[in-house]
Amino acid sequence: MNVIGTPLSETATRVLMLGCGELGKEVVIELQRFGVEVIAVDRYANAPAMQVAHRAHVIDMLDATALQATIEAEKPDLIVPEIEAIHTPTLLELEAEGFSVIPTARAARLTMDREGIRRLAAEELGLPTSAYEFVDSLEDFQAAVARIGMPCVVKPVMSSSGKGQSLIRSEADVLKAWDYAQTGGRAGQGRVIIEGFVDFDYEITLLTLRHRDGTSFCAPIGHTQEDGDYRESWQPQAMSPAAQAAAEDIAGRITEALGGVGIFGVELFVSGDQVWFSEVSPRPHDTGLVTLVSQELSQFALHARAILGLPVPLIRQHGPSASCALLVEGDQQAPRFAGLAQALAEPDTQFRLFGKPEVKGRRRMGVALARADSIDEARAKARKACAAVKTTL
Ligand SMILES: Nc1ncnc2c1ncn2[C@@H]1O[C@H](COP(=O)(O)OP(=O)(O)OP(=O)(O)O)[C@@H](O)[C@H]1O
Ligand SMILES: NCC(=O)N[C@@H]1O[C@H](COP(=O)([O-])[O-])[C@@H](O)[C@H]1O
Ligand SMILES: [Mg+2]
Repeated sequence: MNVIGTPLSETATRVLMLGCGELGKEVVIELQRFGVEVIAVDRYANAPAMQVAHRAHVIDMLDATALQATIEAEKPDLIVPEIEAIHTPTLLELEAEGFSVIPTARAARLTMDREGIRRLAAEELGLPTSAYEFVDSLEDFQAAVARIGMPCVVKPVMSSSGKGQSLIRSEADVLKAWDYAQTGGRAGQGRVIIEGFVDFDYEITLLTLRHRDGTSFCAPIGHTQEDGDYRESWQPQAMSPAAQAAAEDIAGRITEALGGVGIFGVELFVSGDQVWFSEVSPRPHDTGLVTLVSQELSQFALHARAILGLPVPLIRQHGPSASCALLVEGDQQAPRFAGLAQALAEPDTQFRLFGKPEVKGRRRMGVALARADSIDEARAKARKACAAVKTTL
């Protein structure tokens, strides 16, 4: 796109975001900086990205009719998925009619559930992955667990941030894991993946940018996960040259197979020089929130540039940086947050509050970001800043 129009006019360049969480919010801010008109869509009102968009629609994005009607009414230049739980067959149809989906409707379809992307990666591309099986019934589940062996990891096929995910260590966990996978996903009951447990040394997200001039990699991001959800991330993660080369090879191949332009979060497990493919988001990644301080162009700015067809001649990294997710637990409407002054007391520290309207259970509500002279110091700083912020009455 070499020409960008004027928002809220006939000439506007219009982007429709499907999913409006914290990741979408930062993408919208970057698009706003280019004068793009942004329409935000999600399943609930006042979602973070809606608060910074030109207008918003609240629909069930898994409902084909509602999704199609919204897109046809808005006629966006670009449709930008931000979450996996979208009725992607509708995106395929609309793309065939001439709409543009980022990165492609097929990529959104394949990554909407774990089966499409796992079969592409392991069976078509031959990338190394954990052992895996997909099942629909408790009976098949028990048989698959026996075949794969324990420990193994169980996940609903459509879920993210660890929702519905658990680890089976012994026979006593089997029924619990099934029940949790049936109730905890983003799309209700259904199919489940059982994965052999990969005993990795560390795991990374390799942010991979497909843009008009080719493919570029960000420095590897290391992270910790608890209950399948990210807690801390840092950049750069030190890797052996062989592991880094293998990681870039896998990321290059999977993103090439998905096609289109934009940022991809390629999740990889690493043991020594060996690298396994885990999954990929064809959109910004939660662990990539660290790039808000670690790079001159964050993953959100990179996504905006790439999808608008603009060049990215260089991805400048600013040195050891870390993020720490603020998780809030309980049942709260319109929470208030205290402690931001303490959190921001140290130099090279930032905080984002996402502005989500409520918490039910456990929800990521903000993130602390820090830069320092080493990864250990950056992580300690981000953790400290995060711990300073608490919800209050
Ligand atoms: N097969 C496995 N072996 C070992 N650890 C695993 C395996 N699968 C998942 N994990 C652990 O659980 C984490 C979350 O898994 P996964 O990325 O598949 O879930 P998710 O719900 O898609 O999370 P997100 O949306 O945040 O990426 C991984 O980052 C890893 O730490
Ligand atoms: N791992 C994927 C991820 O982090 N996605 C981010 O979380 C939001 C949903 O948050 P919510 O569940 O609190 O509404 C999504 O919209 C996206 O920004
Ligand atoms: Mg993941």
